[in-house]
Amino acid sequence: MMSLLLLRLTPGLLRPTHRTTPSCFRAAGDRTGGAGKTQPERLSPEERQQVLQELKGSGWTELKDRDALHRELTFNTFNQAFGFMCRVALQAERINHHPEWFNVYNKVQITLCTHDSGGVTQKDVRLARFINKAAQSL
Ligand SMILES: C[C@H](O)[C@H](O)[C@H]1CNC2=NC(N)=NC(=O)C2=N1
Repeated sequence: MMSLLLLRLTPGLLRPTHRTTPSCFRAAGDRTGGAGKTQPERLSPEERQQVLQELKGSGWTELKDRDALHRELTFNTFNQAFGFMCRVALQAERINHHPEWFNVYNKVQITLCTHDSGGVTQKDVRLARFINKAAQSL
């Protein structure tokens, strides 16, 4: 009787959660994001070299402490910086791939990494190219 009461009083105890498993809890080598979808492959060393050749020219660098791309942008005003962030945010939603970023006044720091794959993938490269175009147009 008591256990039934406990079950009734503990909401969600029986309700399955259909969220994907956060990467920190996934079995090693599971690249399905815990949701059955195959995640993009991290860039191979050759692809990385090629891509960085292109992106370094527009200010992108590789972070030292993790597999990610990084760029710092400075705009004339806060309005321009925020307008840029709005454009990138809409594109991020469109492609379901989101930057890690930090903004102070007219400066925006952006880090790109595919969390579900644990490193840089073609998704990050595509978003970096979009970011370059958006920054140039302001
Ligand atoms: C379920 C999964 O987290 C989502 O599909 C998307 C959201 N945006 C994302 N953005 C980035 N940078 N990496 C991801 O792995 C990612 N996954």
